[in-house]
Amino acid sequence: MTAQHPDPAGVPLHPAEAAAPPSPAAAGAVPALAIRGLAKRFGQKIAVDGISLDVPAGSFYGIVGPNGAGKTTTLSMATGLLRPDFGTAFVHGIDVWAHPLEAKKLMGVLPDGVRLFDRLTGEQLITYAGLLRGMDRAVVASRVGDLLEAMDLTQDAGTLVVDYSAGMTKKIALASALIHAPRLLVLDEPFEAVDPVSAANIHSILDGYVASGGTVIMSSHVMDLVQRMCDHVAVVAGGRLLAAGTVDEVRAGASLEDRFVQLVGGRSRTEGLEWLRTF
Ligand SMILES: Nc1ncnc2c1ncn2[C@@H]1O[C@H](COP(=O)(O)OP(=O)(O)OP(=O)(O)O)[C@@H](O)[C@H]1O
Repeated sequence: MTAQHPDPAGVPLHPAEAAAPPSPAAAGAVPALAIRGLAKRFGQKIAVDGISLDVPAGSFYGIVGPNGAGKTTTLSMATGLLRPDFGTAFVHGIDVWAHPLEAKKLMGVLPDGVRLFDRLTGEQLITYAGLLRGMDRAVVASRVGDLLEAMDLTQDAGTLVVDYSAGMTKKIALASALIHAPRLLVLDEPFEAVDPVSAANIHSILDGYVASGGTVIMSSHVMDLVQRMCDHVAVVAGGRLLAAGTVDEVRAGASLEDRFVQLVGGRSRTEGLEWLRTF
């Protein structure tokens, strides 16, 4: 674990310093999410190697990186789903690991590889998410209808989630993350397997949410999507933060895709696959 080196944002990663809460005076405002020196090892594999990042409130923040970069591990630690080896995260100034209940009230999370209670119908699942949050039953019922409509799932409200397609499952999980109107949404690959019409709906829901002061953090592999939707982006590879800032700062005049390939080390070689052209 290299917890001592500075990251590109110049944030010292010594565990003691790294866990310092965000300073409102220094930053101008408390970030929606402040990640401080998060690190995680699985056996010999260092999945996240000391990541620190500020996500400004009201931003639409993309997290991009190649497969195995550490995005899911970082977001899981930042949202209280996976205990870090080092570091912590603050949601609107509240330490996720010291005060998990308070922090989780402010968050809606769409985790990767969601394991849902799939023997419930779609309608029951969203209702359950709302009741778990301690919401009033009547409010839950009216929001469930709105969310099913927005996700184009009204006709499948009574179908068991186990019988949903991958995209429908993603949408019902997203609806469950929205039911309590959180201040911060953390979405791991929200558009994966989602059809273009539903994606456009979700895009417009998220745009409206950010316009009214909410914050969205989403991981994605689709650079074009991130460039179009997000105002900020962080590039992660090998468990480290390679770049972070506004999309324009990070792409520095190039397309985000070209900049991404440049930052993470170029395209992998394709020699050795000549046999693939021998049919
Ligand atoms: N539970 C686990 N046990 C062992 N290794 C893990 C575990 N979770 C993640 N890893 C490893 O940690 C590294 C980072 O994985 P992670 O899922 O965070 O990457 P990612 O950036 O989200 O990748 P992808 O874009 O492919 O979803 C990978 O090498 C992965 O194999």
